[in-house]
Amino acid sequence: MSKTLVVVVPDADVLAATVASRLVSKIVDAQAERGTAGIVLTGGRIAAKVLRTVKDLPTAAAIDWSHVDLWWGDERFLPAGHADRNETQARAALLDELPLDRARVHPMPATDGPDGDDATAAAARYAEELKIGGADLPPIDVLMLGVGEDGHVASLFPEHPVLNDTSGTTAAVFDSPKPPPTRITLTMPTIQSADEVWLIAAGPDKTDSVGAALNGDKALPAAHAVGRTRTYWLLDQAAAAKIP
Ligand SMILES: O=C(O)[C@H](O)[C@@H](O)[C@H](O)[C@H](O)COP(=O)(O)O
Repeated sequence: MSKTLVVVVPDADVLAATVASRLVSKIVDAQAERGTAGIVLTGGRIAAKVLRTVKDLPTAAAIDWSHVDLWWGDERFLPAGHADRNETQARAALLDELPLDRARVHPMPATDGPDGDDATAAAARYAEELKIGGADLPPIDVLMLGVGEDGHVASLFPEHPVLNDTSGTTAAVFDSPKPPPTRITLTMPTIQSADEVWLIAAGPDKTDSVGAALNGDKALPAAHAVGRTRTYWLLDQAAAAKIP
């Protein structure tokens, strides 16, 4: 039975520090258990802050970075290295500094990749990559998600048809209400396959969406994002101001 836990801390700095240290512990624990850890990264400001904080944590030295698999929850479908790609931001915030195994870093395809600007083919390619361990999906210990002002998570937006797409593990998103219009995303069933889902939000612009999602407003994608064993809402006080 999945459990939902809400953690509220004073501000965005404390939130980044809290999430960063939880992430390090989670990776260390997963490696102690299986030798590897599978983490899904997210985009946005708070996520970048978390990654920058991990960089400075002394306890991160306990991680064997060569045995961490990194995936992305969604990507803005742009050329490789574009400053707006979630991948580019994660690399700049942390990944470029780590002794990662390149074969275990799994960015979503870019528009100058093998499928060019065919987002549907690129999403299908990522679905194939997710099958790396032989099953449809790899083990995911933690799947992190930023939460939009509109309650979106990954590139699953309210009232957008891809929100209800259960046909595959990934999907191309066209006509996204937030730029850029074309994106690639994990589908909601894929998000729900993670052992733990962490929804991370800071600031007053998140108060309404976080409050509504935790009140069970199913119109909001964030309300559907639950992990198999645990769902953590990791919030600062401003984002948590309207939680039940
Ligand atoms: O693909 C995107 O457009 C962003 O990655 C987006 O989904 C982000 O995760 C949330 O909007 C929260 O972002 P903030 O932490 O910056 O508010």
